[in-house]
Amino acid sequence: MAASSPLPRWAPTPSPSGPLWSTSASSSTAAATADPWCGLTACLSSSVFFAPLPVGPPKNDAVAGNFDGVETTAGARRDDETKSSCPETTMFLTWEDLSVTAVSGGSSSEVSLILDGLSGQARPGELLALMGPSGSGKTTLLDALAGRLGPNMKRRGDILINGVRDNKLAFRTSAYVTQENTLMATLTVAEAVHYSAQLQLPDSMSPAEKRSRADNAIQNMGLAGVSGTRISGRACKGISGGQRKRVSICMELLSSPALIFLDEPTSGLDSAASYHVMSRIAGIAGREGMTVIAAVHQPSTEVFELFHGLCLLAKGRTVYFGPASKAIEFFDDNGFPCPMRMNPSDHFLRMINTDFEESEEGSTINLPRAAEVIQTLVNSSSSLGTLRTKTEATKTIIQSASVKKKKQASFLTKSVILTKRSFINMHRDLGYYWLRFAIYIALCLSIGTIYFNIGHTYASIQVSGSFKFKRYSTESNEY
Ligand SMILES: Nc1ncnc2c1ncn2[C@@H]1O[C@H](COP(=O)(O)OP(=O)(O)OP(=O)(O)O)[C@@H](O)[C@H]1O
Repeated sequence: MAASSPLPRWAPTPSPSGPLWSTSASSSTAAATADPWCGLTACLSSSVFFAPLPVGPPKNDAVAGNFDGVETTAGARRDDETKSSCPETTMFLTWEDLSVTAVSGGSSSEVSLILDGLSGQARPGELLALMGPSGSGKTTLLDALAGRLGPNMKRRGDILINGVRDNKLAFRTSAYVTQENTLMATLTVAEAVHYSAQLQLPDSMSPAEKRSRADNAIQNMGLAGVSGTRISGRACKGISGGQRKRVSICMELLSSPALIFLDEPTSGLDSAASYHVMSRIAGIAGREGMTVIAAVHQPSTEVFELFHGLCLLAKGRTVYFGPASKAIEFFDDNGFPCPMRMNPSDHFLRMINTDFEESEEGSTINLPRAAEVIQTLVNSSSSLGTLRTKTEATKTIIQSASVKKKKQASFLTKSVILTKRSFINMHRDLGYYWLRFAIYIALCLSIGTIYFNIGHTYASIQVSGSFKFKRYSTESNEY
C-alpha cells in the first residue's frame, strides 16, 4: 500500500537556526556523515525539536524495512549499527506474552481477562499505531506498557526496555497523553505551553530558548491562531476539544521524551488536522529518535500511510502486528481482501468488530462472522510466528543499551513556576478564588457584627459574648 501511495515523500528538515539542544551536535553530525542510515538516528539527537513546515515522517518503505529488518541479514546489520550509534535515551520497548486481568469490586470479586498474551515491540524513530474496535484493549495496553495500570488490574508477562526488565522505567521516563485532557482551564494556550516548557526543560537552557521552543511547538501544532485564548472557562467557551488535545500533545512533546504514549491523539480533529498532527508527530519521532505508540481510532488513508508499525487488537488479542504497509497483504493472504478504494483501516475494523455483526438480516454486505475472522487471523502463523522471532532478535541486539532520564528543571525552579501558575489560576478562577474570597468576607462580617457597637462596659461585653463566657465560667466552676 505504501508503495502505491500518492503522498509525497517527506524528508526530515533541519532547522536553519541550529539545534536548540546544545549537547552532542557535533558528534552526531560526524556519525551521520559516516553512515547515512545510522547517521539518521544519530543526528536525530542533535536536530531541532520542531523544524519549519512542512515536516513529515520518514518514508514508510524504510520503516517497513525496519520492521522486517530483524529477519534479514541487511536489516540485522542496520539494527546493530543503530545500537552502536543511537543516543542513550532511545528506547526499544518490547512486550512478551503480556496479559492483564481486572478484578471488579464487590463481594463476588469477578476477574476478567482484558489483554490475552500480547507480544510486540516499538522502535525508536517509529510510530506504532494501536488500532482495534472500541473496548478491544488499546488504552489498557498503553497503560500496561507505561506502568500506569489501575490498582484493580494485574499484569503478567514481560516488558523490556532496551532488553532490560524494569517495571518502573517506562513510568519514570516516558510521556503520556491521555484521552481526557488535564489542562489548567484558566491559562491561555501560550501560557500553558510556556509554563510547561519552564517546568520540563533543564535549567541549563536559557529562558529565551525555552520560550522559543514553546513558541515553535505552538506553531507546529497549528495553535498559533489561538495562543492567546484561554483553554476553558465559565464565562467563555475557550478552545475546542481538538485544540485542547493538540495543546496536551504539544506540552508532552516539549521535552522530546524518548518514549511517548498517545491515547487517541486525533480524537476531535477533522481529517486534515489529524493528518497534520500525526505527520508532525511522526516527523519529530524520525528526527529525535523518539519511540511513539499511539492508540488511534479510524485513521484516514493518509494518516494510515504515516504509521510505521501496526498493532491490531480485537477482544484483547493481537490480530496483526507488523509493518502497517503489510497489513493489507496479511488480510488478503488470510482470505479477507480489502475492497478497492476502501480505507484499509475501515476494512480491518469492520472485519474484526464483534459488537455489530453485519451479516444479520437486512444487511446488504455479506461479511463472515467477526469472531471467526478474529480466530483465523490470530491463528495465522504469518502474524505471530514472525513476531516472536523479531522480538527475540531485537532483545539480543539491544540488551546492552541503557536509558537515562532527561534533565528537568530544578526543584527550586519548579516550585517558583508552580506557585506562580497557581496564583494566576486562583486569580482568574471565579469559583476557586473570588467566590471563596466573598464567602470569607461574609463570614467575617457575620461574626464581626456580634461584637459591633457592644459598648465599653464589662457588662455589655459579657452580654455579647455570653455564650462563650458562660461556658468558660461553667468549665471554670467544674474545675
Ligand atoms: N479498571 C478496569 N476495570 C475493569 N475493566 C476494565 C478496566 N479498564 C478497562 N476495562 C475493560 O477492559 C476493556 C478494554 O478497555 P480499554 O479502555 O482498554 O478499551 P479501548 O480499546 O481503549 O476502548 P476505546 O477505544 O473505546 O477507548 C473494556 O471492556 C473495559 O470495560
